[in-house]
Amino acid sequence: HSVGIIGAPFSKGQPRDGVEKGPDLIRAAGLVKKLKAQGCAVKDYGNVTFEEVANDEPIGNVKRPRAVGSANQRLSAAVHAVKNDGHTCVMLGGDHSLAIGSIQGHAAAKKDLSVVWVDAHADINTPLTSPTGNIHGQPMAYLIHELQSKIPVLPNFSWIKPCVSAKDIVYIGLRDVDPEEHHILKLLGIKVYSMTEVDRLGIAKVMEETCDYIFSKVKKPIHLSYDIDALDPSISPATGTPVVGGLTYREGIYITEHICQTGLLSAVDMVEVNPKRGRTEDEISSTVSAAVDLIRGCFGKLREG
Ligand SMILES: N[C@](CCCC[B-](O)(O)O)(CCN1CCCCC1)C(=O)O
Ligand SMILES: [Mn+2]
Ligand SMILES: [Mn+2]
Repeated sequence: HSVGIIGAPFSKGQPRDGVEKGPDLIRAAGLVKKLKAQGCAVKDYGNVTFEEVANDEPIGNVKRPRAVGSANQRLSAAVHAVKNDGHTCVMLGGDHSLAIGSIQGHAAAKKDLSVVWVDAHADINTPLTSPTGNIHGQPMAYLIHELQSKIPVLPNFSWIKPCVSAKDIVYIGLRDVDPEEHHILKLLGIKVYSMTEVDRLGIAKVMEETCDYIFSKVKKPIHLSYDIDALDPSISPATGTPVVGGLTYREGIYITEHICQTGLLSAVDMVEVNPKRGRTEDEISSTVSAAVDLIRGCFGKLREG
């Protein structure tokens, strides 16, 4: 595996400080060394620098649109470059609004993508449906062809081109979906494995069905967008929007092991690690090491040795 790492120390898709510390915390936990130790070629491209945006007043129900739009435009260019260098891209967040730039940059290099979104949340609110106005709850809405009629013009968002079809998306781990999001998921017929399906089918069957579903048509490169809050808060408490009843550590790792063996993983986001949301050092290190282990599972680390 050839891995290109990008840090995106960005927090303005949501209101809580600290999530911008994620990239350097994950690096400090030894991600590069550990990936190299398991036989990966690794290039760390460093952190994307983001411009300061003044007077970033909300527009309708969208908070800090100018900062989020600008940051994602820069991230998109960085991800595109990593893909053009031939690596599988690992984007370390930062909040989940960064999936806008990550998926845009990936699609610029790879055209047709399938997206596996592992998260407690669907992150598919439109500006008109969002209950909070926080863009980390909206990224998918800006990316999906079928939702473009619902997206108003926003400053610094005009560069975004919808690049994902509803039929090429699979969600895993959902357990806190807003009513309007649920309506959108149903309307678009998007494939969802909520925690109910994880309980009913077991994670092995969920992953088998996920791969059958995304490979049923032509095989597309996979963009895995992993929100650390998909895991149960007993494993990853240091995050902005924890929700009880999440994936076990083992289920979380099984997902990455299974995606790795498809041989189609082309980009990974690991987002929403926020040290300021951990009450103890142990809570922070548990969250960070889970993030590192999940990324290692994406690149061939097997529990069997
Ligand atoms: N759906 C929420 C949460 C988004 C989480 C973003 B992620 O996944 O990147 O962490 C709102 C959640 N909901 C609001 C009403 C009260 C219950 C929680 C939103 O703000 O849109
Ligand atoms: Mn989430
Ligand atoms: Mn998310």
